[in-house]
Amino acid sequence: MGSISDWETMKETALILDQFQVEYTKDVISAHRMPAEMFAFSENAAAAGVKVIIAGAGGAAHLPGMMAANTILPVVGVPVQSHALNGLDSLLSIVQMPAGVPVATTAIGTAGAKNAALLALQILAINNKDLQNELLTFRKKQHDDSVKSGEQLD
Ligand SMILES: Nc1c(C(=O)O)ncn1[C@@H]1O[C@H](COP(=O)(O)O)[C@@H](O)[C@H]1O
Repeated sequence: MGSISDWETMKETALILDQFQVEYTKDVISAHRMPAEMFAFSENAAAAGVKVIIAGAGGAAHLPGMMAANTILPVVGVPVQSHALNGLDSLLSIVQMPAGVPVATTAIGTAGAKNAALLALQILAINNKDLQNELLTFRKKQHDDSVKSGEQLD
C-alpha cells in the first residue's frame, strides 16, 4: 500500500488471505515517496517467488501502475477511498492504464480490498486444486448466507 493510512482498507485484503492461509507479505511502498524501493520490489518480485501483487493506493494512485510497469506478474490495484474526491481520483488513476501494461482494478474501498484478495486467490487456484475447492466452499457459504438472510424477512 502507498501509505499506512491505507491499512484500514487493505487489512480487509489481509483478513481474507489469512482465512485461506495463503503466504503473503504486506508493506508500505509508495511510488511517490519511495521510488527506489518501489522499483526494487516490483523488479525483484517474480524472482523472489511472488505470484500476484496487490497494490492499494489513494488519490493520485500511481503505485499499481508503476508496479505493473516493472513486472509481468499480475497486478491487482485497489482504489482506496480518498477524502477529497471519495476515491474517484484513486479509481481513475488505477483503471485508466495505457494499452500494454494492465492493472486489474477493483471497486473503491473495502469491497475492492476484499475482491483483490479473492481475485488473487482465484489466479493462484488455476494450478491448485485444494485452493479451487476452498474457493468453491467460500462461494457456497456466501450463497447459503444470502438465502438465509432473505428467509429472515418471512
Ligand atoms: N497514491 C499514493 C502513492 C503512490 O501511488 O505511490 N503513495 C502514496 N499514495 C497515497 O496517498 C494517500 C495519502 O497518504 P497519507 O495519508 O500518508 O498522506 C494514501 O491513500 C496513499 O495511498
